[in-house]
Amino acid sequence: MQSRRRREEEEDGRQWKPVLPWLPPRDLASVSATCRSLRRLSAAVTARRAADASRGLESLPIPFRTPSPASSPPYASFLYTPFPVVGSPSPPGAFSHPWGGRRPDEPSPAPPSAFAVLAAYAGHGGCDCEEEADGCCHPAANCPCGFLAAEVATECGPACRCGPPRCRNRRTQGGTSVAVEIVWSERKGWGLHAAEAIQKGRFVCEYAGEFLTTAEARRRQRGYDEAASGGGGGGGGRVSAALLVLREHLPSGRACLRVNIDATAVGNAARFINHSCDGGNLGGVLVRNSGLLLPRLCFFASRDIQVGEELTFSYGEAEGQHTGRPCFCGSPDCRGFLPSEET
Ligand SMILES: C[S@@+](CC[C@H](N)C(=O)[O-])C[C@H]1O[C@@H](n2cnc3c(N)ncnc32)[C@H](O)[C@@H]1O
Repeated sequence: MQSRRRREEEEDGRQWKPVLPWLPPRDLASVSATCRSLRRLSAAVTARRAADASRGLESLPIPFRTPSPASSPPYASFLYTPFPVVGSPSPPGAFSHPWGGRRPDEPSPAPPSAFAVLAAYAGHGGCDCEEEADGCCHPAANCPCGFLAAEVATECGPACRCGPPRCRNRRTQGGTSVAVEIVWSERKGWGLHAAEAIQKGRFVCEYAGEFLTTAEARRRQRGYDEAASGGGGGGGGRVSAALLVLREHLPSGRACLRVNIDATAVGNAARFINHSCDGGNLGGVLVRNSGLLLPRLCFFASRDIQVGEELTFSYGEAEGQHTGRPCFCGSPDCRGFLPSEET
């Protein structure tokens, strides 16, 4: 089978052939030198991106591993953010821009909306705990922010008097906390794997991406579905959408807060976590920081995890609808198809 590099070289060659015979030798030499420099530069950029998906934004590098470089891409293109950001409406055709760039003819993004301001600043007041030498705000010290139930937790945040690094009630706020790597597989594409043993209960990473309004999430989902089926602006082919919808039942029990996080074009390592029908080895906890309205989805190890094991969670309810796309989770409980979440 022809390797990808060979195909690219042939394509390069086809573009140059009609021009090269007409160039005088000096220009030819200069074109050749430029091509060599560009090739070296592109190899260096590829190597840097493949060595660390987070580009230095996490405390540990997150490398891409491709068991068979000829048949797998060297890395996946997206903008890395260790923390959630507030997304803005994307222009039509944005799905063809994995790096989030705009074509010159595309309109500029809208200014921050009321939604953005709410997401950032609403919420209840924080704590007045005094910082001490050995830290503060541990739940044992009765910090009013410290609360942890099965699937919901609160942590200190921007509304609190304390701050990192002393505060001990911010354990999910330091970015991805364990060594992980992004590994290619033919059937599932990229997946996140443990590069160290992880003890049950340890915080692994949060699902960082763009917080979206429901209208924008629905609009983007339609675009991703179209692109995945070969139409729309994505040009068809492989589209790995990573748009998650969370529903938080508020304490009154009468209302439900819906949170849309899209990590497709802007996200962190969690965007590579694949689905497993048996629930996987990660459990999601909704963590709210005092002073912020929107909760964050944080993943904790739901059992001890060995080095090299793939990290997975369940994308949807077992009894819910499915997408019709095959699931390759390999668990004995596999339902055969990826679950579908109504967006
Ligand atoms: C959030 S992305 C996960 C990362 C993705 N594998 C990639 O290469 O970017 C979700 C997509 O991964 C693929 N995927 C996740 N879990 C899978 C599974 N169990 N079987 C097959 N494909 C899976 C599907 O294409 C899905 O739409």
